[in-house]
Amino acid sequence: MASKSPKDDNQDGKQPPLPSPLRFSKFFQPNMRILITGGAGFIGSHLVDRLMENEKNEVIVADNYFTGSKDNIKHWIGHPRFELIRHDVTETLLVEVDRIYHLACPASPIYYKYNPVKTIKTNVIGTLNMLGLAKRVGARILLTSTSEVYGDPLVHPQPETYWGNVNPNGVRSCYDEGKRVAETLMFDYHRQHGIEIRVARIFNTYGPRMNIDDGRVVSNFIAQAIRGESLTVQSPGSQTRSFCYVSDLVDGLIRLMEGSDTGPINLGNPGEFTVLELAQTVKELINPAVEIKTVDNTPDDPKQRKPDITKAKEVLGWEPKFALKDGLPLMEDDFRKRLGVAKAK
Ligand SMILES: O=c1ccn([C@@H]2O[C@H](COP(=O)(O)OP(=O)(O)O[C@H]3OC[C@@H](O)[C@H](O)[C@H]3O)[C@@H](O)[C@H]2O)c(=O)[nH]1
Repeated sequence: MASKSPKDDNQDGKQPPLPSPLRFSKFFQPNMRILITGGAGFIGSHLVDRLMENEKNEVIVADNYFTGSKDNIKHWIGHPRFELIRHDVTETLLVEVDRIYHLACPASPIYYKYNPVKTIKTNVIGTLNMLGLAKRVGARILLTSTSEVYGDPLVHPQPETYWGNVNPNGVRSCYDEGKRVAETLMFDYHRQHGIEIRVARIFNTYGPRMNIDDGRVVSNFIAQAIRGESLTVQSPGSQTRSFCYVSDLVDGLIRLMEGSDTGPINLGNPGEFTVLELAQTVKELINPAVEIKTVDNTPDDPKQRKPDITKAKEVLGWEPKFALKDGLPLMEDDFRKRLGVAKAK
């Protein structure tokens, strides 16, 4: 029987893809080449930092800078193990890599609702393009899905087995439904083509490098408190969220990628706070003189959210280390530096 080359197996579309032929080269360097889409963003740039710490890793960032910024990764530009590509994932990309962390997508509601058609294209076409790349080069791919796939949840806290309560045609659907389709694509490529996949469902995350005018609640409250502006609690204020510090999240993403479970796995901090409690905490910590005012909310805002992280604990040995009261001061320091406002003595 004629021996099969790795190329034959890759082309019939039924066999699991094999690693890049470079892996069989006698000059092979055992480095891990890692693509991070959205790597210039808030979470992406922290992931870059963590992966660059390992000298075996080469990191390639692809970002269109819609919400990401070169500033977040400027300390790596020029490093021999780092490459930066201005690229929009709705276009195809061909790079030889072993791992793909697919993060690219605006995540703040005001940004993802700004151009909803583009948001859904990013989630659907962008994920298709990255899966196509994973199939072609035999890479393992991780999708950063979201707690928003649970919509306005009727089950609390949310385990991965909950299918969610999502409006299919509301103003948040471009993101919520976009990520749900992205998950479907991941699992269909896995079942149909044997692609190695990992799916993380990320709950609200905060930390240094969030855009100052990002629009999300933690960054808004911290920037408002530092600037001496009223904290804008969107009504009713009793809605809850669970906030995970970014370094904990990044640790979970890497464990998921290098572990053996496909997911979906919730990654979030189970500490649950009402938005009003968050405002009071930020006020106390940063500027007791500011007022808290109630403003209108936007449609379909989830009333409660808290991750059930039983699976992450069991499968990844992961749980967050930072309580909100420990993470907020680190974010405050970063925002003060960027806003040029020192803490009063
Ligand atoms: O200034 C503000 C901003 C937001 N909020 C409230 O704070 C809560 C959280 O809002 P955010 O905009 O921070 O984030 P959301 O929880 O709505 O969405 C987030 O969910 C998880 C991730 O996938 C995404 O980052 C994002 O979509 C909402 O109830 C919102 O009404 C305020 O009260 N004041």
